[in-house]
Amino acid sequence: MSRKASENVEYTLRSLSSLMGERRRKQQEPDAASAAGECSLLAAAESSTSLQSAGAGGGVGDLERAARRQFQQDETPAFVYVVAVFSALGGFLFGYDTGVVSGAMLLLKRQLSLDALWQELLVSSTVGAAAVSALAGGALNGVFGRRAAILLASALFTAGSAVLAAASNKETLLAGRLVVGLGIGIASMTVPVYIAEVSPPNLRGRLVTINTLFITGGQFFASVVDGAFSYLQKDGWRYMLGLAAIPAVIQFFGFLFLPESPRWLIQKGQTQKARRILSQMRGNQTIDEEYDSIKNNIEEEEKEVGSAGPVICRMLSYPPTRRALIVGCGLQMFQQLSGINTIMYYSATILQMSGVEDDRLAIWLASVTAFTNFIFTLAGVWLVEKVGRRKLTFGSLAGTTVALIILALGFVLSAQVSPRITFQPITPSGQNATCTSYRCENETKFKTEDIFWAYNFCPTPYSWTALLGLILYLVFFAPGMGPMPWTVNSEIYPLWARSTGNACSSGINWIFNVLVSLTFLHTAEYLTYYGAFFLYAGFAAVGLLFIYGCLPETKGKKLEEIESLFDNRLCTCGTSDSDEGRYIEYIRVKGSNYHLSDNDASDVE
Ligand SMILES: O[C@H]1[C@H](O)[C@@H](O)[C@H](O)[C@@H](O)[C@H]1O
Repeated sequence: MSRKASENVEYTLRSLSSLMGERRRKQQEPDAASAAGECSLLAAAESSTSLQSAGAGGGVGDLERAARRQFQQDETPAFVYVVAVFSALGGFLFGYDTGVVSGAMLLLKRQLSLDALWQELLVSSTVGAAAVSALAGGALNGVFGRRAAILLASALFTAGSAVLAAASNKETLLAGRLVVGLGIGIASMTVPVYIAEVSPPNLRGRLVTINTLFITGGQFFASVVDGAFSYLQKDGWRYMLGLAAIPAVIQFFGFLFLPESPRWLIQKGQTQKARRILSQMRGNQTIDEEYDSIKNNIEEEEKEVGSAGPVICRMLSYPPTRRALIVGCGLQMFQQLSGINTIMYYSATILQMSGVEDDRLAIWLASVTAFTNFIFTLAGVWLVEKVGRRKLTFGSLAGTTVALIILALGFVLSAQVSPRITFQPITPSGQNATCTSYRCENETKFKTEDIFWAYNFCPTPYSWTALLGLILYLVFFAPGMGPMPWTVNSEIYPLWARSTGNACSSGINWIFNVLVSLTFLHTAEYLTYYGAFFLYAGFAAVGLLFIYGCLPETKGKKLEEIESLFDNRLCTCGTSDSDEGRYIEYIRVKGSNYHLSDNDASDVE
């Protein structure tokens, strides 16, 4: 469908060789040439003149130079960045609210005497609510638009944070955590879609990846706030949980002034408004081709897929969207199955295993973990438009798999040389400790008089292996597997299926997030720690095959062109893109197809 569309669209500019062919034909058939229109750049009046003359009289070199000049003049207005950053505050809140709770819980459980069930409820209710609202967010986005969904999410974040800060009992806390979770779910599925829809194709990957940078930034900020307020034993948690209201209010008021996605507006028939917003977003570039392309695409899709029945049914019965959905959901599932959130959550334990004895120091070091995740996501922002989504995701997951194996080996070695327990494991409170074998296993360590109590871990000469695994894990995971599932999902569905596709894949992300984090302790109990990490390494290895076989490259393509990547059988997705590896810059030459490539001469016939 969109392949057909792109063939019909005169300005879908594919290759320098096709331009050459076109020019040759025009020279041979002057009438046909004039019928097809002058070879002219339509992007900006002055430079189109220079390109026309280059195209008419000059050589290919002149033509290419003129086109290159044109590109350099096409600046993306700062407005697009402002819009992206305000939207990504949703990502920041996602990261902050999921990250802050572990520190808050340390204080809360003492102050409100929370039992294990309530602690569990307060942590996982948010993730559960996020799963539900991410799934429901598809309909919300489709009917009311991206802007309304983001406004609702920031209102929920604000209300939830206020309730949490003022809570006087655990029931109110639970209500606040549920409200915040609803906000997280909506933001997680809407923000990437919105950013992708307002971005120019050459910056789309980078701008959407900024959202994940904000997620990990939020997690890092939360860990610092946790560290700082952990000294405030009474009510420190109120500040931890309540502070999220500040970015939420900023986002809410910002979005009162920011525009709706032009693509959603075109779909709803509000074409004048859409044109106005699109030209605001594109600065000195003409918007005609982009506008026409979106519009044609919507019309074609409606003809081909129809508009009857629920979107999810249409998606499942139409092969390209079905394949895209499998790829999108698969990526999100493997992101969570590779264990990122257990790594983040249990990093303090891993650090303690490596010999850090002080609890508070471990909390601060956990913020070093969060910082590593954040900084290496920044590398992803840079790499996504350089190496592309496919290579970045594959390389990242390959490194993650190796890191998981090293991490598991670290636990194996530590277990093997772990000192024998020489003292009957009775805690100072008189209860039986959880050490079940001649291994020291657990999460806290404390010293009473001259006895070292150790649960679930014992520092050994090999503990550094686990630390190395932890660091390598984050270095590899953060630039690719962290952001790419969100970025790719924002691009692979056609407009009619975009909200629903993202709702499903985000829902899958949250569902697997809950499953993996809730089962980690049990898995570690039955399979041991190293067993658990070997298991995640196994999932990651399967994920590698999946990415290799199914993930196409979407870099540099217009959103309207991407659907055609899913025209073929699923397992050929990875190889269907003949342009992979080349950096493509599209320009518009009326009547012909033309792209500039870095491998200049090699592209010319
Ligand atoms: O992409 C994000 C990011 O990698 C976070 O660090 C992680 O906690 C989330 O679960 C994930 O979706």
